[in-house]
Amino acid sequence: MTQQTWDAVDAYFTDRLIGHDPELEAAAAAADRAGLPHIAVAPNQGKLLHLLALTQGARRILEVGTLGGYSAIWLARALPADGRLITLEIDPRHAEVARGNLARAGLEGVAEIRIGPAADTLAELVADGVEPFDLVFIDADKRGNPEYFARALELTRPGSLIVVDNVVRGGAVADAASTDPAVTATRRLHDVIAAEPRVSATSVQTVGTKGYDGFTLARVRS
Ligand SMILES: C[S@@+](CC[C@H](N)C(=O)[O-])C[C@H]1O[C@@H](n2cnc3c(N)ncnc32)[C@H](O)[C@@H]1O
Repeated sequence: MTQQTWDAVDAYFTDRLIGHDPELEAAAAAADRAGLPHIAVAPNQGKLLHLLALTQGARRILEVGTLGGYSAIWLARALPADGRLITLEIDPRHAEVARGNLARAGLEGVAEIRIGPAADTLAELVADGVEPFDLVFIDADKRGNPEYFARALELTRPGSLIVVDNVVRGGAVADAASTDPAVTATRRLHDVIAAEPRVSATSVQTVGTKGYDGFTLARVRS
């Protein structure tokens, strides 16, 4: 199996199950025009996040890593009118693109972008004692994941779902000898999750237009 096959299969499923979506296509085009890197989730992955948020009955969603707001649009679309998405981004240029994309999608009323290092913003959210989030999507710098996960646990409730993207690291996650900081952080994250009695978790490898990768899902135990 090759990348070409994975692209064709993703295109087939996306065509059948998602189709033409002007707001998301405009968001991707605006991110392109602004020169943002091509590291947003794929359409079928965005839809998965959307369905997970709907299944959770999520009223409050936290995202770590906004980029141009592509996954934020998918997530925010699952919210009820009184729902809230807070998405954290370190790069003001990315946040600016995301703000425009969320506004074009009619989601500025439910989505809020907080600019700064996620570690600081997460600490502020904890200190503020905000209402717990029903779903957290972690998709920023991979070195920060152990800390982001720990904060996510402080910011959720029994029954909440925490999703972490890009956990496979090209297969290197299974390599205990790797010295790549993103890999060692990913392994540390899974040590933390494995030892954490408050969650039940699994990880799934994926292939598609994004290549070979995977997600970890952790549900906070009821
Ligand atoms: C993979 S992209 C997010 C993609 C987005 N979730 C999507 O699928 O549309 C990662 C984003 O995290 C941001 N980021 C990196 N380090 C960060 C940090 N320490 N705090 C907050 N955001 C950070 C990057 O600037 C980038 O925009």
